[in-house]
Amino acid sequence: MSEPHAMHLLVTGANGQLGQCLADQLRVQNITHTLLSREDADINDTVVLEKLIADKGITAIINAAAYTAVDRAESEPGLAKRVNEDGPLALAKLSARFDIPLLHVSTDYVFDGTKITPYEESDATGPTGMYGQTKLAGEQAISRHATKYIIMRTAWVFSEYGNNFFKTMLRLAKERDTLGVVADQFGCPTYAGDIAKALIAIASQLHSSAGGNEARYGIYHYAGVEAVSWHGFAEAIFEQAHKQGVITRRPTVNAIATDAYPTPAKRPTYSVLSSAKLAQDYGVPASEWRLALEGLLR
Ligand SMILES: NC(=O)C1=CN([C@@H]2O[C@H](COP(=O)(O)OP(=O)(O)OC[C@H]3O[C@@H](n4cnc5c(N)ncnc54)[C@H](OP(=O)(O)O)[C@@H]3O)[C@@H](O)[C@H]2O)C=CC1
Ligand SMILES: Cc1cn([C@H]2C[C@H](O)[C@@H](COP(=O)(O)OP(=O)(O)O[C@H]3O[C@@H](C)C(=O)[C@@H](O)[C@H]3O)O2)c(=O)[nH]c1=O
Repeated sequence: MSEPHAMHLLVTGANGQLGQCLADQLRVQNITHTLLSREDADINDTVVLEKLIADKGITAIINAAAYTAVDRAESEPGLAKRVNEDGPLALAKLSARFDIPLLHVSTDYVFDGTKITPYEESDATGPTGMYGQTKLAGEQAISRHATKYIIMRTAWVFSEYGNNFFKTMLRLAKERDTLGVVADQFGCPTYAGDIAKALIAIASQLHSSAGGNEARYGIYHYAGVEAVSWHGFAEAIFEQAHKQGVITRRPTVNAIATDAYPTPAKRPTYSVLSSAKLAQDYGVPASEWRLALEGLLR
């Protein structure tokens, strides 16, 4: 029997929030990888990607590239579609052509938010805005064109990198004494470093069971263990930041209704994700976001 290829992961969107966490983790775990930022190659550039996959002997693709500006997507639907739907479609075709797994990242915003218990992978989708709509179309393109795929839906991602709610709150705490934050939208904050670890764990397990019937493909949810409102998340951030001396005084955070904070895109009222299936199939526990928050601020 011939030796299987050593694992070599291709990461797209390498300069994004999750992309940078993936780069850190791959380095720490000493896993062979190639990082691709938008400057290196657009995910729609099939010719460049095809050559790269062949030349480097890529064994799996992790797609962390996306259009993530939720409000701006309402006025730039074409651009959002190009990155969130056409890009994943191009990657799915490459996954099929080279017979390598595609690990793609999607969002809780594919749901309409009308449930009152955690969303499972089999629940009906119904995005409330363009961002969610284009992300859902990307999921559908992948499931139509690839067979070896993992679609990991995550939520409310925060980290030391890029733009995210955690960093916005820390900035606002330095600028203002009082903030209004919506208290009637619920979800699961997720640390991007934990998502990176989860994706790498899945890629490794798929690699070691390559071709075997152990491989479990399809849609998985991966998010924080505990659900909160954006207001609750803001309070948790300020509590830790104050405790660790990152901010000298805690701003007053008023709990407001969604109507009191008008935005171009409508967001789901409840997009809590159950991460149980991933824990069961891959042994990856949900993100302990409060611990991650503490670590980040320390
Ligand atoms: N952030 C969040 O709260 C959540 C994110 N997700 C999903 O997680 C994934 C990672 O998100 P996150 O890291 O936060 O996103 P970021 O916006 O931080 O990173 C996305 C990266 O993709 C790059 N990119 C955009 N268009 C292209 C393109 N056409 N070709 C190649 N690269 C491109 C961007 O480059 P540039 O900077 O130059 O635009 C950016 O570096 C995404 O799939 C997102 O939908 C899911 C739930 C929550
Ligand atoms: C900054 C701010 C926001 N908000 C509200 C607006 C909104 O309802 C909620 C979150 O605001 P943001 O715009 O920062 O977060 P948003 O861009 O909606 O975050 C989403 O990003 C995409 C990429 C995802 O996939 C989602 O899982 C989710 O993380 O908080 C306040 O109420 N007060 C504030 O001061």
